[in-house]
Amino acid sequence: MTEVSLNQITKKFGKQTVLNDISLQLKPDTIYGLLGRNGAGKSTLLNILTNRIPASSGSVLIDGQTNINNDRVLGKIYLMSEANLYPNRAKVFQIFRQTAHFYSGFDFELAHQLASKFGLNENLRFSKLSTGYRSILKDIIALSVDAELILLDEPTLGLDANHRELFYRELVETYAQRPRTFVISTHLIEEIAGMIENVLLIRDGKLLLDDTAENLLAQSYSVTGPEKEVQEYTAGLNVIGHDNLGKLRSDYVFGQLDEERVLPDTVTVEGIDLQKLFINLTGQTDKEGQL
Ligand SMILES: Nc1ncnc2c1ncn2[C@@H]1O[C@H](COP(=O)(O)OP(=O)(O)OP(=O)(O)O)[C@@H](O)[C@H]1O
Repeated sequence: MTEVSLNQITKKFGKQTVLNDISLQLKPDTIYGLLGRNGAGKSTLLNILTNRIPASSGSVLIDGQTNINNDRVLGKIYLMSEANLYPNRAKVFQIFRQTAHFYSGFDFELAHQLASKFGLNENLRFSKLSTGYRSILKDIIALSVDAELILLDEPTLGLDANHRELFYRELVETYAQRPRTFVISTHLIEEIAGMIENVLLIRDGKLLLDDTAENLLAQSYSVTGPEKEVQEYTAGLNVIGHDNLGKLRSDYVFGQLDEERVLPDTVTVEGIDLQKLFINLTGQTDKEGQL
Protein backbone atom coordinates (compact mmCIF):
# COMPACT_ATOMS: atom_id res chain seq x y z
CA MET A 1 0.00 0.00 0.00
CA THR A 2 1.59 3.25 -1.12
CA GLU A 3 0.93 6.57 0.58
CA VAL A 4 1.11 9.64 -1.59
CA SER A 5 0.90 13.20 -0.36
CA LEU A 6 1.28 16.55 -2.04
CA ASN A 7 2.20 19.26 0.39
CA GLN A 8 1.60 22.90 -0.49
CA ILE A 9 2.50 22.46 -4.14
CA THR A 10 2.78 25.70 -6.07
CA LYS A 11 3.83 25.86 -9.71
CA LYS A 12 4.59 29.01 -11.61
CA PHE A 13 5.45 29.33 -15.27
CA GLY A 14 6.99 32.79 -15.47
CA LYS A 15 4.45 35.10 -13.90
CA GLN A 16 1.56 32.64 -14.29
CA THR A 17 0.68 30.68 -11.15
CA VAL A 18 -0.81 27.45 -12.47
CA LEU A 19 -1.07 25.56 -9.19
CA ASN A 20 -1.51 27.50 -6.00
CA ASP A 21 -0.73 25.84 -2.69
CA ILE A 22 -2.26 22.45 -3.38
CA SER A 23 -2.22 19.83 -0.65
CA LEU A 24 -3.83 16.43 -0.88
CA GLN A 25 -3.38 12.82 0.06
CA LEU A 26 -4.26 10.00 -2.27
CA LYS A 27 -6.12 7.15 -0.65
CA PRO A 28 -4.91 3.66 -1.47
CA ASP A 29 -6.90 1.47 -3.85
CA THR A 30 -9.16 4.22 -5.12
CA ILE A 31 -10.12 5.43 -8.59
CA TYR A 32 -9.83 9.21 -8.78
CA GLY A 33 -11.19 11.51 -11.44
CA LEU A 34 -8.94 14.57 -11.86
CA LEU A 35 -11.14 17.26 -13.36
CA GLY A 36 -10.62 20.82 -14.50
CA ARG A 37 -11.15 23.03 -17.52
CA ASN A 38 -8.56 23.26 -20.29
CA GLY A 39 -5.39 24.74 -18.88
CA ALA A 40 -6.46 24.20 -15.27
CA GLY A 41 -3.17 22.51 -14.42
CA LYS A 42 -4.07 18.81 -14.41
CA SER A 43 -1.12 17.66 -16.53
CA THR A 44 1.18 19.95 -14.58
CA LEU A 45 0.06 18.29 -11.34
CA LEU A 46 0.62 14.79 -12.74
CA ASN A 47 4.03 15.78 -14.09
CA ILE A 48 5.04 17.14 -10.70
CA LEU A 49 3.86 13.94 -9.01
CA THR A 50 6.18 11.93 -11.22
CA ASN A 51 9.03 14.44 -11.03
CA ARG A 52 8.93 15.11 -14.78
CA ILE A 53 8.83 18.79 -13.91
CA PRO A 54 9.81 20.46 -10.63
CA ALA A 55 7.35 22.30 -8.41
CA SER A 56 8.15 25.94 -7.65
CA SER A 57 7.58 25.13 -3.99
CA GLY A 58 6.14 22.36 -1.86
CA SER A 59 6.88 18.67 -1.81
CA VAL A 60 5.62 15.31 -3.01
CA LEU A 61 6.11 12.43 -0.63
CA ILE A 62 5.67 8.80 -1.62
CA ASP A 63 5.65 6.54 1.42
CA GLY A 64 7.25 9.42 3.29
CA GLN A 65 10.11 9.88 0.80
CA THR A 66 10.70 12.65 -1.70
CA ASN A 67 10.03 11.82 -5.34
CA ILE A 68 12.95 13.96 -6.51
CA ASN A 69 15.70 11.89 -8.17
CA ASN A 70 14.41 8.85 -6.34
CA ASP A 71 14.02 5.88 -8.70
CA ARG A 72 12.93 3.62 -5.89
CA VAL A 73 9.80 5.63 -5.17
CA LEU A 74 9.21 6.61 -8.81
CA GLY A 75 9.02 2.88 -9.60
CA LYS A 76 5.80 2.85 -7.59
CA ILE A 77 4.18 5.32 -10.01
CA TYR A 78 3.40 5.14 -13.70
CA LEU A 79 2.27 8.15 -15.74
CA MET A 80 0.53 7.59 -19.04
CA SER A 81 0.45 10.87 -20.95
CA GLU A 82 0.60 12.41 -24.38
CA ALA A 83 4.39 12.57 -24.15
CA ASN A 84 5.97 10.01 -26.44
CA LEU A 85 8.91 8.62 -24.54
CA TYR A 86 9.71 5.76 -26.89
CA PRO A 87 12.22 5.60 -29.75
CA ASN A 88 10.42 5.76 -33.08
CA ARG A 89 12.18 2.63 -34.31
CA ALA A 90 11.28 0.50 -31.28
CA LYS A 91 8.70 -2.21 -31.91
CA VAL A 92 5.77 -2.70 -29.57
CA PHE A 93 7.11 -5.94 -28.05
CA GLN A 94 10.50 -4.24 -27.51
CA ILE A 95 8.77 -1.38 -25.71
CA PHE A 96 7.11 -3.92 -23.40
CA ARG A 97 10.56 -5.39 -22.66
CA GLN A 98 12.11 -1.96 -22.06
CA THR A 99 9.30 -1.12 -19.64
CA ALA A 100 10.02 -4.33 -17.71
CA HIS A 101 13.57 -3.10 -17.04
CA PHE A 102 12.14 -0.36 -14.83
CA TYR A 103 8.95 -2.08 -13.67
CA SER A 104 10.27 -5.57 -12.97
CA GLY A 105 6.83 -7.01 -12.22
CA PHE A 106 5.51 -6.02 -15.66
CA ASP A 107 2.73 -8.46 -16.56
CA PHE A 108 3.69 -9.67 -20.06
CA GLU A 109 0.78 -12.07 -20.21
CA LEU A 110 -1.74 -9.30 -19.58
CA ALA A 111 0.03 -7.00 -22.05
CA HIS A 112 -0.15 -9.68 -24.79
CA GLN A 113 -3.79 -10.37 -24.03
CA LEU A 114 -4.68 -6.69 -24.17
CA ALA A 115 -2.69 -6.15 -27.37
CA SER A 116 -4.70 -8.94 -28.94
CA LYS A 117 -8.04 -7.56 -27.69
CA PHE A 118 -7.24 -4.08 -29.01
CA GLY A 119 -5.84 -5.42 -32.27
CA LEU A 120 -2.40 -3.91 -31.60
CA ASN A 121 0.26 -5.59 -33.72
CA GLU A 122 3.28 -6.09 -31.46
CA ASN A 123 5.66 -6.15 -34.42
CA LEU A 124 4.86 -2.60 -35.49
CA ARG A 125 7.33 0.17 -34.83
CA PHE A 126 6.22 3.03 -32.59
CA SER A 127 6.53 5.49 -35.50
CA LYS A 128 4.00 3.45 -37.49
CA LEU A 129 1.29 3.57 -34.83
CA SER A 130 -1.67 5.91 -35.31
CA THR A 131 -2.50 8.45 -32.59
CA GLY A 132 -5.15 6.11 -31.20
CA TYR A 133 -2.83 3.10 -31.15
CA ARG A 134 -0.10 5.12 -29.44
CA SER A 135 -2.60 5.81 -26.66
CA ILE A 136 -3.62 2.15 -26.65
CA LEU A 137 0.00 1.02 -26.32
CA LYS A 138 0.54 3.39 -23.39
CA ASP A 139 -2.75 2.32 -21.80
CA ILE A 140 -1.77 -1.35 -22.08
CA ILE A 141 1.52 -0.57 -20.38
CA ALA A 142 -0.30 1.41 -17.66
CA LEU A 143 -2.53 -1.58 -16.89
CA SER A 144 0.36 -4.06 -17.00
CA VAL A 145 3.00 -2.37 -14.85
CA ASP A 146 3.27 -3.37 -11.20
CA ALA A 147 3.04 0.23 -9.95
CA GLU A 148 0.78 1.13 -7.02
CA LEU A 149 -0.23 4.49 -8.44
CA ILE A 150 -1.31 4.75 -12.07
CA LEU A 151 -1.76 8.25 -13.46
CA LEU A 152 -3.69 8.47 -16.72
CA ASP A 153 -3.59 11.81 -18.51
CA GLU A 154 -6.26 11.73 -21.23
CA PRO A 155 -5.97 7.95 -21.66
CA THR A 156 -8.57 7.77 -24.40
CA LEU A 157 -7.06 10.44 -26.65
CA GLY A 158 -7.69 9.33 -30.22
CA LEU A 159 -9.53 6.14 -29.24
CA ASP A 160 -12.78 5.32 -31.01
CA ALA A 161 -15.92 4.64 -28.96
CA ASN A 162 -15.46 0.84 -29.02
CA HIS A 163 -11.86 1.06 -27.87
CA ARG A 164 -12.75 3.57 -25.16
CA GLU A 165 -15.38 1.22 -23.81
CA LEU A 166 -12.98 -1.72 -23.97
CA PHE A 167 -10.31 0.26 -22.13
CA TYR A 168 -12.65 1.28 -19.28
CA ARG A 169 -13.83 -2.32 -18.99
CA GLU A 170 -10.28 -3.67 -18.83
CA LEU A 171 -9.28 -1.00 -16.32
CA VAL A 172 -12.10 -1.96 -13.98
CA GLU A 173 -11.29 -5.64 -14.46
CA THR A 174 -7.58 -5.26 -13.59
CA TYR A 175 -8.55 -2.99 -10.69
CA ALA A 176 -10.86 -5.67 -9.30
CA GLN A 177 -8.11 -8.27 -9.61
CA ARG A 178 -5.30 -6.07 -8.32
CA PRO A 179 -6.58 -2.99 -6.47
CA ARG A 180 -4.33 0.06 -6.72
CA THR A 181 -4.82 3.77 -7.08
CA PHE A 182 -5.74 5.30 -10.41
CA VAL A 183 -5.91 9.02 -11.14
CA ILE A 184 -7.72 9.61 -14.43
CA SER A 185 -7.63 13.03 -16.02
CA THR A 186 -10.13 13.38 -18.82
CA HIS A 187 -12.70 15.69 -20.31
CA LEU A 188 -15.02 12.77 -21.07
CA ILE A 189 -16.58 12.93 -17.63
CA GLU A 190 -19.78 11.11 -18.56
CA GLU A 191 -17.79 8.10 -19.70
CA ILE A 192 -15.84 7.67 -16.49
CA ALA A 193 -18.46 8.94 -14.02
CA GLY A 194 -19.60 5.42 -13.17
CA MET A 195 -16.17 4.24 -12.06
CA ILE A 196 -14.85 7.32 -10.26
CA GLU A 197 -14.82 6.89 -6.49
CA ASN A 198 -13.22 10.21 -5.60
CA VAL A 199 -13.21 13.54 -7.42
CA LEU A 200 -10.37 16.06 -7.49
CA LEU A 201 -11.36 19.33 -9.14
CA ILE A 202 -8.90 22.10 -9.91
CA ARG A 203 -10.16 25.62 -10.54
CA ASP A 204 -8.18 28.85 -10.59
CA GLY A 205 -5.05 26.99 -9.46
CA LYS A 206 -6.77 25.70 -6.32
CA LEU A 207 -8.03 22.27 -5.37
CA LEU A 208 -11.72 23.14 -5.25
CA LEU A 209 -13.03 19.65 -4.50
CA ASP A 210 -11.51 16.53 -2.98
CA ASP A 211 -14.40 14.28 -2.00
CA THR A 212 -16.13 11.05 -2.88
CA ALA A 213 -18.38 11.14 -5.92
CA GLU A 214 -21.14 9.81 -3.67
CA ASN A 215 -20.87 12.72 -1.24
CA LEU A 216 -20.75 15.27 -4.01
CA LEU A 217 -23.76 13.90 -5.85
CA ALA A 218 -25.73 13.63 -2.60
CA GLN A 219 -25.60 17.42 -2.31
CA SER A 220 -26.10 18.42 -5.94
CA TYR A 221 -29.57 19.29 -7.20
CA SER A 222 -31.49 20.84 -10.02
CA VAL A 223 -34.57 22.85 -9.06
CA THR A 224 -36.87 23.26 -12.04
CA GLY A 225 -40.11 25.12 -12.60
CA PRO A 226 -41.47 28.59 -13.44
CA GLU A 227 -38.75 31.19 -13.02
CA LYS A 228 -40.33 33.15 -10.16
CA GLU A 229 -41.13 30.10 -8.02
CA VAL A 230 -37.71 28.56 -8.63
CA GLN A 231 -35.87 31.73 -7.67
CA GLU A 232 -38.00 32.15 -4.56
CA TYR A 233 -37.28 28.56 -3.55
CA THR A 234 -33.51 28.77 -4.15
CA ALA A 235 -32.99 32.27 -2.69
CA GLY A 236 -30.12 32.12 -0.23
CA LEU A 237 -29.09 28.58 -1.26
CA ASN A 238 -25.76 27.92 -2.96
CA VAL A 239 -26.86 28.28 -6.58
CA ILE A 240 -23.90 27.38 -8.81
CA GLY A 241 -25.59 27.98 -12.14
CA HIS A 242 -28.84 27.89 -14.03
CA ASP A 243 -30.43 27.08 -17.38
CA ASN A 244 -33.46 28.63 -19.01
CA LEU A 245 -35.64 26.24 -20.95
CA GLY A 246 -38.38 28.31 -22.54
CA LYS A 247 -40.51 29.55 -19.67
CA LEU A 248 -38.93 27.10 -17.27
CA ARG A 249 -35.81 27.69 -15.26
CA SER A 250 -33.46 25.19 -13.64
CA ASP A 251 -31.29 26.39 -10.80
CA TYR A 252 -28.38 24.12 -9.88
CA VAL A 253 -27.71 23.96 -6.18
CA PHE A 254 -24.59 22.58 -4.52
CA GLY A 255 -24.98 22.06 -0.79
CA GLN A 256 -27.85 21.31 1.52
CA LEU A 257 -31.39 22.35 0.68
CA ASP A 258 -33.47 24.06 3.33
CA GLU A 259 -35.82 21.38 4.68
CA GLU A 260 -38.08 24.05 6.15
CA ARG A 261 -38.97 25.52 2.77
CA VAL A 262 -42.19 24.45 1.16
CA LEU A 263 -41.69 23.19 -2.38
CA PRO A 264 -44.40 24.62 -4.69
CA ASP A 265 -46.33 22.02 -6.72
CA THR A 266 -44.95 23.54 -9.91
CA VAL A 267 -41.30 23.03 -8.87
CA THR A 268 -39.36 19.75 -8.95
CA VAL A 269 -36.07 18.87 -7.28
CA GLU A 270 -33.83 16.21 -8.82
CA GLY A 271 -30.26 15.03 -8.47
CA ILE A 272 -27.74 15.97 -11.17
CA ASP A 273 -24.84 14.01 -12.62
CA LEU A 274 -21.13 14.65 -12.27
CA GLN A 275 -20.81 16.30 -15.66
CA LYS A 276 -23.57 18.82 -14.87
CA LEU A 277 -21.99 19.52 -11.49
CA PHE A 278 -18.60 20.04 -13.14
CA ILE A 279 -19.95 22.35 -15.84
CA ASN A 280 -21.72 24.51 -13.31
CA LEU A 281 -18.85 24.65 -10.83
CA THR A 282 -16.29 25.56 -13.48
CA GLY A 283 -18.29 27.51 -16.00
CA GLN A 284 -19.26 30.54 -13.98
CA THR A 285 -19.02 33.88 -15.62
CA ASP A 286 -20.18 35.76 -12.56
CA LYS A 287 -19.70 35.14 -8.91
CA GLU A 288 -22.79 33.08 -8.25
CA GLY A 289 -22.10 29.84 -6.45
CA GLN A 290 -19.40 29.71 -3.84
CA LEU A 291 -18.15 26.60 -2.18
N1 LIG B 1 6.26 24.24 -20.03
C1 LIG B 1 5.37 25.21 -19.86
N2 LIG B 1 5.75 26.50 -20.00
C2 LIG B 1 4.86 27.51 -19.82
N3 LIG B 1 3.56 27.34 -19.52
C3 LIG B 1 3.13 26.08 -19.38
C4 LIG B 1 4.00 24.94 -19.54
N4 LIG B 1 3.29 23.82 -19.31
C5 LIG B 1 2.03 24.21 -19.03
N5 LIG B 1 1.93 25.56 -19.07
C6 LIG B 1 0.71 26.35 -18.81
O1 LIG B 1 0.16 25.91 -17.58
C7 LIG B 1 -1.26 25.91 -17.65
C8 LIG B 1 -1.76 24.54 -17.24
O2 LIG B 1 -1.42 23.61 -18.24
P1 LIG B 1 -1.78 22.07 -18.10
O3 LIG B 1 -1.32 21.40 -19.35
O4 LIG B 1 -1.27 21.54 -16.83
O5 LIG B 1 -3.38 22.12 -18.05
P2 LIG B 1 -4.44 20.94 -18.20
O6 LIG B 1 -5.41 21.12 -17.08
O7 LIG B 1 -3.76 19.62 -18.30
O8 LIG B 1 -5.13 21.34 -19.56
P3 LIG B 1 -5.83 20.48 -20.73
O9 LIG B 1 -7.09 19.92 -20.13
O10 LIG B 1 -6.11 21.51 -21.77
O11 LIG B 1 -4.87 19.42 -21.17
C9 LIG B 1 -1.64 26.32 -19.05
O12 LIG B 1 -1.95 27.70 -19.04
C10 LIG B 1 -0.37 26.08 -19.84
O13 LIG B 1 -0.27 26.97 -20.92
